[in-house]
Formats: sequence, structure tokens, C-alpha cells
Amino acid sequence: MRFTKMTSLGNDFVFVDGIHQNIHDPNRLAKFVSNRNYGVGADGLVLICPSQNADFRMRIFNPDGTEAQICGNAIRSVGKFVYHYGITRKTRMRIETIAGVKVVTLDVKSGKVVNITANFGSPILEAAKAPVITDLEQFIDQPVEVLDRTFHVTAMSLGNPHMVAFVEDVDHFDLEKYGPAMEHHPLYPERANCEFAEILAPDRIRFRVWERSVGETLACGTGSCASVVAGVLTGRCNRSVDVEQKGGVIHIEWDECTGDLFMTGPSTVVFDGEFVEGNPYEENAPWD
Ligand SMILES: N[C@@H](CCC[C@H](N)C(=O)O)C(=O)O
Repeated sequence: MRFTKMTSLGNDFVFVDGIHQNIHDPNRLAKFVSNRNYGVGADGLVLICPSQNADFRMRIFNPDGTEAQICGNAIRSVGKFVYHYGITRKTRMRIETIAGVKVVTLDVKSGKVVNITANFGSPILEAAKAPVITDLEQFIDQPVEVLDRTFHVTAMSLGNPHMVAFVEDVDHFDLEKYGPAMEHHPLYPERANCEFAEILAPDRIRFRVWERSVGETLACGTGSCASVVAGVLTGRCNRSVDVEQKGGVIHIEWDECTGDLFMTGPSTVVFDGEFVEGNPYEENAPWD
């Protein structure tokens, strides 16, 4: 089985072409490839599959083997992957996910994909669909007690669940302490991807993320969108924002007329590989 390692601002994934290869038990494969000692090492596995109603279908699996609905950095990388490997010549394509079909547009210069924009559509702000357990219709800037602190949280779905809390001095924020407690907070029946964000200027945010089923990652595409949405809804930022993360900067636009969220940023093909002796399906394996 051949694979490709790609990274988008340090949010790294193993991509497997499931159009020309037959993949069974992707949940188990995800645990193996994601392991940084026994496998390739990644924040998850991405399968690129044929689609009935779009150009391609993306499936994304977290390192614990759970399947997520969507991933912002991975979907942009899928756009680059299919163009880079000549699977398509299209520079604008529709990619199916559990969270719906998203449009991905490539910026190609001298034959190379330099930037990729993904349209995520509108964020889902209805609390019941975020999902958050509350009587409120929307969960915006609401006090939430976590361990010894109260955060003001805005919850939403980008297809996957997010919560955003604004903090001061995010670089010194104790993410290891509050991240897991927030991810597993009883408010979120499906757990949540948790963004702790600092406003640097109305057009610049810096955030750190504690991802559901992963932990801290260097960047999160859907988390970048969620941070800007929460910033706009609470009057903290503009609709066109550069979002800083540990792994780099991404640009987010939240269109006032259509309500669509656009994310633009790079993706890098790091290396191609082929599994030799590793057996992803081994019983009682050390990556379980
Ligand atoms: N890194 C991602 C999100 C990946 C999925 C997430 N861990 C979940 O379980 O929802 C991004 O770039 O959006």
C-alpha cells in the first residue's frame, strides 16, 4: 500500500489513494499510521475515495481510529494531492465529506499548487446542532466552568463540533490542563475541538487548539474558522482575519452576504512511501 505524507501548517496527515487501492478497516489503519514510533506519525489518516455526487470523497480518521466529519487542513491537502498526482486537471473541485460537499479551489503558479482555498459554507450556530446540551438557542459567550476557571465559550459546528474561548496570553495558557477537561465537558455530547484564542488586532487572531481525539496540534483549519466566527459574533474581530497558530498563519474570510466561510493557505507534500514490514492489522499491536 502506497501512502503520502502531507502537512498543512504542521497539521500532518497520511494520505492514502483509495481510488486505485483497496483499503479495508481504515479505523485500525489510522491508529497504525498515526503512531509516531511504530507507524509513519501523523495527526490522522485521510482516504481519498471515489464519489457518486462530487469529484472526490474524503474520509478523515483521528489517531484513535475514530472518524471525524471533516478537517479543514486535510480537505485543502486533498485538493493539492489529486492535482499534484495528476488524478485531475481541475483547479476547482467538489469534495464530499460527512459534513457535506465542499468546494476547493487551487491557486496554481508555473504548474505548482501554491495555495488552496476551501469554502466551508455557513457555520451551524444552532446550539442543538453544535451540539451543546443547553436550553439556549445559540451558545454565544456563555460562562462555562472548567476545573478551577470560568471561560466564556462560543460553541458551533463546522460539520464537526467546536468551542472557542478567548484568553489572554495564549502562548502561556495551560492547554494540557484545560484542553482535555473542555473536550470532555458534559456540555458536549460528541466532545469538542477546543480553541483558546487571543485577539492581537481586529484582523489578527492567535489561537491554540486542543483537538478532539488528538490533543494539541500545530494548526486546525476548522478551528481557525470557528475562532473567527466567535470573534465576529462577540464583536472582537473583523470578517477578514489572519489566524496565527503554532504551525503558521492561515487566512479566513467570513462573507457577510452569503454567510460562507473561506479558508486559504498552503499544503506541502512531504514524502511518498510504501509499507514494507509494518502490519497495520496486527492483533494486540503496540499502537492500540
Ligand atoms: N485538524 C482538523 C480537524 C480534524 C478532526 C478533529 N480532530 C475532529 O475530531 O473533529 C482541521 O484542520 O480542521
